[in-house]
Amino acid sequence: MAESAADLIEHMNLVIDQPPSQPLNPNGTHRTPEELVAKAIAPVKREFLRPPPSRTNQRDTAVSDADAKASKSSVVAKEKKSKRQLKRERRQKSALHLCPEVAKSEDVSSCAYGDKCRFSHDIEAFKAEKPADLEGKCPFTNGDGPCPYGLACRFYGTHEDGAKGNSSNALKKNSEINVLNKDVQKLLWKNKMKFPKADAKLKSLGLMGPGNSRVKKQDDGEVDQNSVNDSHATVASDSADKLECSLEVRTGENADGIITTNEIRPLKRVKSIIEEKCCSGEEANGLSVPEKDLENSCPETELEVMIDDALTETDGSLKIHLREKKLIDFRGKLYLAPLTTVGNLPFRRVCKVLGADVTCGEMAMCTNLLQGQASEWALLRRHSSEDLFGVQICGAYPDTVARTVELIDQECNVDFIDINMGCPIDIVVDKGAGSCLLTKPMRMKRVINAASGTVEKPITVKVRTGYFEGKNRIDSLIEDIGNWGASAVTIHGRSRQQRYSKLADWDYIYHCTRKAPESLQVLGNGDIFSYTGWNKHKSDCPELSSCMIARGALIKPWIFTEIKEQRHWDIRSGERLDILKDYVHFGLEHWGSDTKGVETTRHFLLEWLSYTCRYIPVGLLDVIPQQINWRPPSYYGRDDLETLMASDSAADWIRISEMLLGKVPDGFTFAPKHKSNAYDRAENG
Ligand SMILES: Cc1cc2nc3c(=O)[nH]c(=O)nc-3n(C[C@H](O)[C@H](O)[C@H](O)COP(=O)(O)O)c2cc1C
Repeated sequence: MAESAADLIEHMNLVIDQPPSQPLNPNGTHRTPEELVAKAIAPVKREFLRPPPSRTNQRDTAVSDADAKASKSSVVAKEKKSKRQLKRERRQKSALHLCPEVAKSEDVSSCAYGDKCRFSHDIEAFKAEKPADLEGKCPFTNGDGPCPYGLACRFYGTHEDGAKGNSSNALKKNSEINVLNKDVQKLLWKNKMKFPKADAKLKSLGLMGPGNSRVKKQDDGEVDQNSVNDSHATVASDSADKLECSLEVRTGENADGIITTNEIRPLKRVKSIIEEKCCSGEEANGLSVPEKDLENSCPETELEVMIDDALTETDGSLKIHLREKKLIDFRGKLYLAPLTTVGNLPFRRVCKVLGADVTCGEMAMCTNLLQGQASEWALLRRHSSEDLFGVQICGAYPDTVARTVELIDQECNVDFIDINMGCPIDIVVDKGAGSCLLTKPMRMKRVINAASGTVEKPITVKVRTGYFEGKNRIDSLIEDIGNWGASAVTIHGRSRQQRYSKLADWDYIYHCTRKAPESLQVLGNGDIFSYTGWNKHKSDCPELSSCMIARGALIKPWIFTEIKEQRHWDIRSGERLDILKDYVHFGLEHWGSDTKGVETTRHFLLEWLSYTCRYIPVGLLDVIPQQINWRPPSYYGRDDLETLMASDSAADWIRISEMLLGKVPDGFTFAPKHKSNAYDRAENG
């Protein structure tokens, strides 16, 4: 397809963060592996070490080679296009924008819109301009029917003669479920959806009643901007590349989320106003607040501390309800953590192949789901191989969360619904969701009560140890979390304030686990990177149901195989490339085999490669297993591909992507979202 690894190696870009060198001891001797480990430097065998490369500052943003040559400055992040600009571009009829119906059937008359279609119907012009096919086979060739992308498929040459699609197989991704029904979406758009179960539950909990709406509805449908109380930065795989603000029109509600009216929907016009604000960058001033203010906005108030005493009271109906809950057994199961952006469906398929038992969708915001946003609903998709699958939602108030779980229960096929109460992202916390709930136990109780009382499906929650560093909270809440109706809780052993700055506090996780009631399954989470790490937690605290693995799976998805087979796998670069090939295949199936699908697959592959480069092959280490917090020195692999895979330069990740998906388009740029190499960055959990 593209250049070989050996060709590529010559052009390898050099890492920008100066990797730690392995300097000599003051007496001139080399540091021992133990001394390196003590300093959290990976003890790479001396024969593989290479001199630290000179900096070219290309890690955080890389541009394609062609572009780099054309432009004097090698690292220029292109300005993001506004939504309106993108829409306008989409509308322009270019020969390359062939109508999907026509592409599928290769028959101009197949499009019901005829001349009014916003896409081109000129098959010959499309053929003349279409870029050359990519190497490899169409991902749909072994499927049930013809390729749904037809002429637009970048592997068109491998289609069987005469195998043309038609509208009946329009979306033939039949191995994926949880696609939002169009009628339901329209009801959500029009705010006409009914939530009988959620509303009944909210009523029975005294969280809903007649009263005054805080929302001042104006004649033209505008709402008081003060009532806008939710927004979020979407960085998820199916809605990536946009800072999307959603709003939730709160109804009359007291500080703990008691609703006084059931009028909740946002109005479209207001939404678009807010979105424009976001796109124009105003959101930076208006919606997100500096961290200092944020912490003031989420204080552990005296009132709430007093309220803590009342938390243990549980009503009888809840206990009956808990007995009726469907059970899910996490014991000993390998759980791939929810991972925004990178934990997309193709990645989860890769992990399933490599041994993951439980998978979970990327975090979806309740307000966006309730508004019927297609990009948010895409986060709930499930592949047929995901046999124990949950979705993760994030919301601030009992009504929003209860209605969302009712909707998901009705429209999707999932085994459990997880509520993210650990998300540290400012824009989420600022709106009272995610880890902000850790400072508001009364609201936490109501959210869990309302959600678990609305559906029979197990409700699980994911938390951090607490909000502030040094003020762990979960041990005082763990009993209640079970009584409130959660079937399981995952504890990420860090506080919100701490982010990833220190290792996870497993002693605290064990302490909480031992305090949990029997009915509540507890899963530990943090820094697991080998089968021995997994074994240790299981044997140190047999009361743990299981553990969840996040970055360990991103950096080496074969960790699931290692745990199942109880070995350190000295995987070779060729085998790693095969895993990437699988991902690309799954990506093309999921995002499409046309040019758009290929480039979306590339984008998410690159996001993932920003993690995989942190893997240090077993055979190169003096001490095994690698620990997640070790900083690697600069080193050579055992072959060119292994060396390339160790590079933390985005330009080198682009080269790997070109080995799998062909040349990047002109003007291509890439900057990783999560900047995984910064070892202390915040992520969603
Ligand atoms: C890229 C990335 C995305 C994440 N997205 C989510 C998410 O959507 N929901 C969530 O609960 N946690 C999310 N997390 C947090 C992880 O699930 C996990 O709690 C955390 O990384 C600690 O586990 P680890 O030490 O095994 O990585 C994310 C973490 C990373 C690195």
